[in-house]
Amino acid sequence: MPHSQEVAQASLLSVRGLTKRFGDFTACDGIDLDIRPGEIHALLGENGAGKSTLVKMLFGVLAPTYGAITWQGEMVDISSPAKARQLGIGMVFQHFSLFEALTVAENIALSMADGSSISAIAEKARDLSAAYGLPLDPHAHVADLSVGERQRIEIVRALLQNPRLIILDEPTSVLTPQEADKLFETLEKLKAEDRSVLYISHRLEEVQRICDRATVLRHGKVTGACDPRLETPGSLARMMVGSEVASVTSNHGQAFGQKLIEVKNLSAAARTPFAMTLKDISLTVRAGEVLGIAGVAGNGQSELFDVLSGEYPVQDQDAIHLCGRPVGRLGINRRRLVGAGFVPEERHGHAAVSAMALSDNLLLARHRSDAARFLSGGALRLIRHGAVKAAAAGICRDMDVRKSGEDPTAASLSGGNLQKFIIGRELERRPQVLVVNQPTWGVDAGAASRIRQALVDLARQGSAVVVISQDLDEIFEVSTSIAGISDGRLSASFPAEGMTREKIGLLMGGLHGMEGAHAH
Ligand SMILES: Nc1ncnc2c1ncn2[C@@H]1O[C@H](COP(=O)(O)OP(=O)(O)OP(=O)(O)O)[C@@H](O)[C@H]1O
Repeated sequence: MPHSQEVAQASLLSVRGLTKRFGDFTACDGIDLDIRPGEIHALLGENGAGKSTLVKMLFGVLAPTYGAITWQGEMVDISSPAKARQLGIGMVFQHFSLFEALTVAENIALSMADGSSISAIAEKARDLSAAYGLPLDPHAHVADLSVGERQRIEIVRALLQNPRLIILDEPTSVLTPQEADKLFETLEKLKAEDRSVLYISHRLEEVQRICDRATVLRHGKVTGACDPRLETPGSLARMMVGSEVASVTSNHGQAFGQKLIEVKNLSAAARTPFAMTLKDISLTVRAGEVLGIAGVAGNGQSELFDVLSGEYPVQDQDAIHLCGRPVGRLGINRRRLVGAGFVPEERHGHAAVSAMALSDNLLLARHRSDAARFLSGGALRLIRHGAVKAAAAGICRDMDVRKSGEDPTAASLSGGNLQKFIIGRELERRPQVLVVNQPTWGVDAGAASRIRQALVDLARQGSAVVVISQDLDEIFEVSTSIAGISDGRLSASFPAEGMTREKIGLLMGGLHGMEGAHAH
């Protein structure tokens, strides 16, 4: 028996020559991969390398153009997710497939083929979530849950199927460090039960910590395989990107200008029973300043973003000033007109309409603020398609957005590349004020450093920037001042220089009267 056939026989899952073409574009190009029983196998690669396309083929979401898949020694045709589940393959996607109006248990019921009652499913989900350390209320409505909680539903849903292989596409990008630690414990339990995990992540430290082997993809091809524990984050990043990753130069020590964002004693009642009430929020951000807001998911970050952006205007016009103007009651478009830009946390369905082209997504966000540029004069206000497409192409060039066509749909971009486009769409206007929520979720090391540098540079040119993030490394890299949010309350902000992880931890934990630090 040839060696590669022997390896395939001993593997839980083996793929040979797996290829996926979208028109002329080859997203996966002759991929060979073997996953052994009871191993945690990392799949690494920069944004657009083909990782999601590969795992979608393994889960029956996409049909391979050609290539072979062997499961427990047998050649298989994974024609649908139902077939994948039946074989024993579970998957947690990077973008969740949950119905917001339904409860956790109802969502899980939709993917169960055995016709169990909702209460039985709720019970099982509760037991499983307790056993694996993934707390979840089966009767909560998905619409009221944070991204981290939504992900737990997906994980529990996959575990309920008792899979032999579970595929996780960037599972920790939305988790706090504590939640991530819990997830790693879950993965160790799965491994001890001789189940395998295929683990996609851009966080190289965690890959080193938990993965037994790693396969690296670049431009749709396997470029290397290694034992990640014998590598460094730097050497892994080089294998993925093909070059060194630039470090971000921050604005420490720069003098700040006028106040561009001012919020005074703002309170906002929770809109739903599961949302957070904002309590007496005050903050000031000056020209040149990047305020990093750290916090554990679900402590009011999205509610704060909503009131700052005008997605949910507040009663008191004077409670929020942007660029020197009272804007509390204004909606998002009118705040853009004042000179502000916003990037929400969820890219699909919130920051971008997946089924629409990039240029249409650009127009949707900026038709009011850039009417003179994108619409003709006169009563008709016709769309200047040429100008919109040229601007979209320029953004893709500036942000190095890798895509498979001239002006593709947002859905066809890899997650990280869509994020680069969405950030670029705001930066291109050079807003005086920019508020971003989790700006580098699911973005590779090279692209994350590019986005962070762009935020720092915007502030350097005289804008005020707010970065809401769960990623403390990101907070340290970009911020000139740091605040913590917990239970709907924002701490005072402190100069980033002199801050430590421990001090931020106290702010995130709600100990706002931090000793030994001086607010400004
Ligand atoms: N349905 C599609 N139609 C056209 N092109 C697509 C489609 N799906 C993916 N692609 C392209 O295939 C390439 C690989 O995308 P994929 O999502 O697999 O990357 P990835 O490695 O998972 O990236 P990320 O880390 O950003 O999630 C990208 O250039 C993407 O634009």
